[in-house]
Amino acid sequence: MSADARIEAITARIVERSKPFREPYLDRVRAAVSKGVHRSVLGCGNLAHGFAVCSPAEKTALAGDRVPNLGIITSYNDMLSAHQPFETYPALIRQAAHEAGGVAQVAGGVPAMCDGVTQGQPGMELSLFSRDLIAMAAGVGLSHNMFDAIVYLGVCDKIVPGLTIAALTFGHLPAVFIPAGPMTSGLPNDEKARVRQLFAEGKVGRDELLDAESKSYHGPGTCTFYGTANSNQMLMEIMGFHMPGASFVNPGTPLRDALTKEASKRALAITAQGNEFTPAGEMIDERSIVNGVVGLHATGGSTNHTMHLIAMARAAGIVLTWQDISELSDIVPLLARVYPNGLADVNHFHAAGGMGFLIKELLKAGYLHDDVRTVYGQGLHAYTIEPRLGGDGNVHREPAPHVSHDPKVLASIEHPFQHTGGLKMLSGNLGKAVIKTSAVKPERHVIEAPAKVFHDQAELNAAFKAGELEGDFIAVVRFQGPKANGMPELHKLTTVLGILQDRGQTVALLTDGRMSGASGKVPAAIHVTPEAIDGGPIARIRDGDLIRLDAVGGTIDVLVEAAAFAARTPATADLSANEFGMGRELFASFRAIAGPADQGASVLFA
Ligand SMILES: O=C(O)[C@H](O)[C@@H](O)[C@H](O)[C@H](O)COP(=O)(O)O
Ligand code: SF4
Repeated sequence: MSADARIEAITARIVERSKPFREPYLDRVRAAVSKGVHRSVLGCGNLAHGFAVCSPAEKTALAGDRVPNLGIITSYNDMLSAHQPFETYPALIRQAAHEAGGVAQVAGGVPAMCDGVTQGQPGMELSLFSRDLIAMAAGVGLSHNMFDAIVYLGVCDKIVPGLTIAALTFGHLPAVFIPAGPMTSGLPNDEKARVRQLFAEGKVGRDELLDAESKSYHGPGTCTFYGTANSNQMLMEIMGFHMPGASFVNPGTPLRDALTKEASKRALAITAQGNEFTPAGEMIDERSIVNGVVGLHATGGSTNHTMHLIAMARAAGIVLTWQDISELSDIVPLLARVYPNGLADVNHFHAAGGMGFLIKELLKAGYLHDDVRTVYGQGLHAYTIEPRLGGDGNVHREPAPHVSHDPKVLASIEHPFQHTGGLKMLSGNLGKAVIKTSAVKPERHVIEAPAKVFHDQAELNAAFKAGELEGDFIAVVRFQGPKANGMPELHKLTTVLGILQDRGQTVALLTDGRMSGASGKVPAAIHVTPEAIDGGPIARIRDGDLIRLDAVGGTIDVLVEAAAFAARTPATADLSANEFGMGRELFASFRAIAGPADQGASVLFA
């Protein structure tokens, strides 16, 4: 079934806009592919170094270019609960490769930051930049030029976007993403948030808070809210980088291991040495990117992907804009209610029918391009399945359920939770911004209130503790953009603003910084561009200015006479404390050259 005409039109517009970048990109990919097995251009010395620790049989096979060599890029560390399971994956992948008559080697590792550990801490100011650093680090591993296909082991926020940028930069190679799966359900996310608010109000102590947090984040796997990490899994599946059904199977289960082995064998099957060659740079095209945006809207995905997906697409010469994302938001309905967009978690989503049911419903209505290439073959309809462990220990796939197993978590296309998507773009005399509407009650989609201006989140928290945050207001937290301090997530503000909102105050947030994909119920216009340090209008706002945030009309304005507002001298901020400490001194060049949020806030692309 072809896609909805409006979706087709937006896709065609992206194709046209991208031509100056996409055509040279594809020329480079095809030129690289034409060189054949890249290992064959290495000299004997290079090759000897490259397979020094392989077995004699593997050396003979690799030297003769007779068998494919699978590169592994891993982001394993013990800091991220979602990445800790990757410790054992290389051995499993090597075993699968051997069974498939190939070889597998870890090409390199990449850093991975846990935004939960750094949330509200100085380290968070490295978080966004770590995405591009991950792409660069993966490039270092791949530059050994020993490989015929790559498997990427990554899950969380900046890691999958960084790895995708690398995979598309090395677009002449097939790329299969292998996830680790979600943590099993613990203390529900809304109960965790409730205890946080009680702690912030001094009603419970640190012991009770740590107990609640530890019952929520309690073991291996991705945190169970629908934040950036789980949005990543959705994207990798709907864009065709995952094997069908791979996203939300828990770690440490036989099915998880079977999916990992299957993905490894599939990667070896789609190299140039086989009959289904699927280089990543050809597999991913404008339709794949549009499918990713559609998935974001349909699931209420992370606001961070209004930057990451733009940078990911750009790595393949595809120019995606906030306008494209906004127009798709007006077309695509919201079909999932997973925290913060509801009370369920990703395990409930998966049990209700998961990605297979979601893709089936969206394809049925023409909201997705079915005619796309994936690591599994041609056509997205192959992903309308549920994975099962067969008696033979392999993955078997059954058709996705005809109806959702839990319509309160996963809705049918006929009865969506919202007729528009979860992400909305705003524009007005304050520039451009993003808001996640799927997590905000409709009565809070339009807010008009006076500004209270802060230059960092600590100032706002101090004002809360001093009882100064009375009445209705829009908190303007500025000098939080990529060039100012690396554009940290300000997710800790959700607790304080949530308390005030629960008390009946009308509050909202306006910032050139970011929020977590897990941020929710308080209306927040984020990623304001141009940022304050670039002299953006946000720098001219003064305490008491009336601001109007309209997520229905898609506008963000300060209600001050235009000439008077323009005549104001922009505020400045002392950011010297953000230049040193916790490694921030290492990222001065990134702050200096980072692009604007609406172009992905990247240091990699002009
Ligand atoms: O974008 C995201 O999804 C967030 O960065 C998320 O990965 C982060 O870890 C949150 O901070 C977790 O939520 P809490 O901070 O509420 O635990
Ligand atoms: S989802 Fe966020 S908090 Fe959880 S492991 Fe990943 S980065 Fe850390």
